[in-house]
Amino acid sequence: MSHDASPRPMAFARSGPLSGVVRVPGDKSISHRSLMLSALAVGESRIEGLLEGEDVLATAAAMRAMGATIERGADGAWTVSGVGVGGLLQPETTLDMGNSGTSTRLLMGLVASHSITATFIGDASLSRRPMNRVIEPLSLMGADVTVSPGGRLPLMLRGLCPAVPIIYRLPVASAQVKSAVLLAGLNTPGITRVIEPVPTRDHSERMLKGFGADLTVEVENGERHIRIRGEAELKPQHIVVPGDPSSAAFPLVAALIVPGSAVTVENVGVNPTRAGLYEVLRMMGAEIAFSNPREVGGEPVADITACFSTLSGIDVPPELAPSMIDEFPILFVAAAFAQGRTVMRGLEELRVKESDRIATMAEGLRAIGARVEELPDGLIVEGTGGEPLAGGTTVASRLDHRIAMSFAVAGLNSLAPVEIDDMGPVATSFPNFTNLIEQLSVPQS
Ligand SMILES: O=C(O)C1=C[C@@H](OP(=O)(O)O)[C@@H](O)[C@H](O)C1
Ligand SMILES: C=C(OP(=O)(O)O)C(=O)O
Repeated sequence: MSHDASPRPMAFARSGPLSGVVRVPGDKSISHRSLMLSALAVGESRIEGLLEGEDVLATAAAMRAMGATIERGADGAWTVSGVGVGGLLQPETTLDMGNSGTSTRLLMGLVASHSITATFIGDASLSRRPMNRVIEPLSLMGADVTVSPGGRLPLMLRGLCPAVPIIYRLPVASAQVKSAVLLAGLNTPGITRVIEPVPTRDHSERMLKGFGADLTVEVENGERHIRIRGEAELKPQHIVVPGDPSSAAFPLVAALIVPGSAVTVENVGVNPTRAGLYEVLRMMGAEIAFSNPREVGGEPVADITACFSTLSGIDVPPELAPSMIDEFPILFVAAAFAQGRTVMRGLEELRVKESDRIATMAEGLRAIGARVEELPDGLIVEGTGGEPLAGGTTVASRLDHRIAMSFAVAGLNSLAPVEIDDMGPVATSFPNFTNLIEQLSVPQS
């Protein structure tokens, strides 16, 4: 896993126009869930377009350790033979979650309602991230958790079967916490209910229904009430994973900030709970078009084209944050090239991602010549009005793939190259990122 590898520094230099039609790897959130639910179905599921990144491979390894058979076919499709809900086996080894918060928190949910005990470990980044947000509801359901100080990994979780169904109102807008409770509810008698005051990505709800779980979503007084009936039997599925909108954001923002560019990313998931970035970029004046809209495996998909645009700073509506939570680092970069100031607030969750994404981006952006003001819950960026940044220095990616890719994109319109101290983390979500950018870009002589 990435935490054992030595750093891989790489410099990104000013580029000529970016152009081309590309695809990005499969959606990370959907890939994790497709492995987990297939592993709990009775029979063989087939998954096409699975993201073969380190985070998803950590999920695959954990599901294998708990009894599922998971194989990659010669055609690139994956097959999973599930153990059935309630059938997870005691893992013989610790579960190494690498850099992946989603793997950790969702798998804790699965283990919580089985009579098994699992020990979760992770890399230095994951070991700093808060786990109490899932420990709290899972303990109410009966799980017994021994955790490191501050609610961090390593932790040991002993599940309870039968677990206790709960009604849980999310105190933080987190799809991972929501999903952990719903997945625990899958093997819990009766109805487990999650109340979501602020909507977050709904891939778990869509896919659980697709696998045949009895799950309903109702909006009551502006809050989403999600009810799942437990002790479900899941039927195996054929899943086609769409391209990841969070990965597509990097080549598309690169096209917006590098003069003369036009880039199309085909087959991108455009689920409204994930598409906030594209809405915000349009508000900033970006030329972005969705074409060929269609539905793939219960998820909306489109081809997205972005052309170089004169961007204007805006106040980003904080209520859009959950639908673009992983896209703020690259939005900060877009804002650094806009005319005027962009104000982004309501982003305290960014401080507990793979790195403190507000602090890491503020530090790196300043180092390459951008004008930024760090706020406790966000960032104010004063843009260049389209002029290149200075670049010419090394920035730290801090075990955070999205930071590494954001600064790589900034380098494409900087006077002197931007060196990223470690591009290794990119392998967690977008292993072919550098090749794809090279394919699109024409170096300036
Ligand atoms: O459920 C998911 O797949 C994810 C939820 C989000 O995390 P939070 O639930 O912590 O907001 C997001 O940042 C992460 O990349 C993936
Ligand atoms: C926050 C992220 O992932 P995770 O929480 O799964 O580590 C991300 O991919 O940006």
